[in-house]
Parts: sequence; C-alpha cells; structure tokens
Amino acid sequence: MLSIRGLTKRYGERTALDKLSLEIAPGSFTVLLGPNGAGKSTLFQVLTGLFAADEGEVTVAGFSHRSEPAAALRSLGVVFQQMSLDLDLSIRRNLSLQADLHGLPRKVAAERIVEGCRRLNVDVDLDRKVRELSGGNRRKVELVRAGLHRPQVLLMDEATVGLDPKSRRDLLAALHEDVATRGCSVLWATHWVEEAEQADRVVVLHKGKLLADGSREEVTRALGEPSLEQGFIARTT
Ligand SMILES: Nc1ncnc2c1ncn2[C@@H]1O[C@H](COP(=O)(O)OP(=O)(O)OP(=O)(O)O)[C@@H](O)[C@H]1O
Repeated sequence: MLSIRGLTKRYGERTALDKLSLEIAPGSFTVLLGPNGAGKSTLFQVLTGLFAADEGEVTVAGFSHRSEPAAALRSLGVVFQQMSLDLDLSIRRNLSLQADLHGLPRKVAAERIVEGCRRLNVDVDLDRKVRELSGGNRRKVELVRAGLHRPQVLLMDEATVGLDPKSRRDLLAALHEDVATRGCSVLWATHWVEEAEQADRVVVLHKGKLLADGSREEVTRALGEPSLEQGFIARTT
C-alpha cells in the first residue's frame, strides 16, 4: 500500500532521513514512534510531495511518486502538525473546498462532511467560522478533511495535539474502524508511547533510521528494556 525504499533527505550537512525503507501493508495501523528531531515530519513532507528526497523511491497504492505523482498524492490523506484550515471560512466551506479539489460530487461531499463531523463529535454548528472554534474542534475538522476523499493511506503527524483524552480516544477509534472496514492504512507519527497501545505494528525512528520494527512486544524486546516506554527513552535519548 505504501512502499518507501532507500529514502534519504538532507538539509545541508544534516541528514534527516538516512536510507529509510519501510513497507506498509493494506488494512494496517502503524505507529511511527520517534523522539523530537527523529525525522517524522520530514518523512511526511517527502511523502506528500512538499519536499523532494535526495535519494530513494516512494510508491503509494501502486503509483510511483516519480512517474505518477498526481495519482500517488490522490491516494494519500494527511494531517500535519501545523493547522492548515482557513480561519475565516466556515467548517463546511473548508471541507467542501477540499472535496472540490478531489472532484467529489456535491451530494457525496455534503454527506461525508456531516457524517465525518458527527463521528468525531465536532460539537458545533458546521456553518461557524473556524476562527471561533476551540483548538480541539479545529483539529477534528482537519481530521475529517484528511479522510473526505477516502484515501487508501492516511498520514497523521502528531494528530492528537490539542485534543482532550475523550477526543483522542474518539479519533483513534474512528481510525481503527476505517482500517477494519475500508482496509485503508494509517501511519501515525507520535512521540507518545501510549498511542502505540492498539497498533498492529510499531516502527521506531531515530536520527532518520529505523531502530526497531514489529509488534509492540517484538519492539519492546528488541529495545531491551522491560517496557516499550523504558526502551524507547533509553535508546533514543
Ligand atoms: N527546514 C529545515 N532545515 C534544516 N534542518 C531541518 C529542517 N527541518 C527539519 N530539520 C532537521 O531535520 C531533523 C529531523 O527533523 P523533523 O522535524 O523531521 O523531526 P520530527 O521527528 O518531526 O521532530 P518533532 O517531533 O520535534 O516534530 C532534525 O535534526 C531537524 O533539526
């Protein structure tokens, strides 16, 4: 579903991604665990075409970044760390603009907008301006937007920043449901070990390289400490 081969990205002298290879299967929830500066955001920026890699290849849903970039990017949905909604537009307008970009028929878009907001408990009038929303609700609207075109791969970069515990749970539950029912794949970047609890797979990124990869138990064993959190802290600081 998502194939990353030998990806290298340098900022001048600094290597942010170092020959990174990773295969993400359909219908899987993978947590990309990395401390600050590990390269998580850089990876997402390269995967979404914001930056070009220096070396390596990416394929999304069978489409190569290099030879079929539009199709590859259409197969992705993404939530970045930095909020990117238009504050002066309503929730509905922000979402319908995204639906238009993906060419969704108006009726389908309108239904998905209402259904997505209901599922994530966006608990305000959808015609309110985003500027008037709490940080948590803004975040949820971004998450609804990322899934509107039903992408096969969802990239989430610190997606629970600004969410309270209940909203965080709602979001994780909705994504796990998407994985189970639609067979999409989620790559969830975080530095919070507790978010790896229900993951099918945990990948630990450190200094742009994979440090460990497997189930939660396998990764805990590989890091050589009694718990995943202890191992993660010991090996990445
Ligand atoms: N625009 C840039 N110019 C120079 N160096 C950069 C730039 N962006 C990131 N870096 C460096 O690349 C490395 C990886 O950074 P990146 O932001 O990808 O990590 P991260 O895992 O997302 O961290 P965080 O959890 O703090 O967001 C770091 O050493 C960072 O300082």
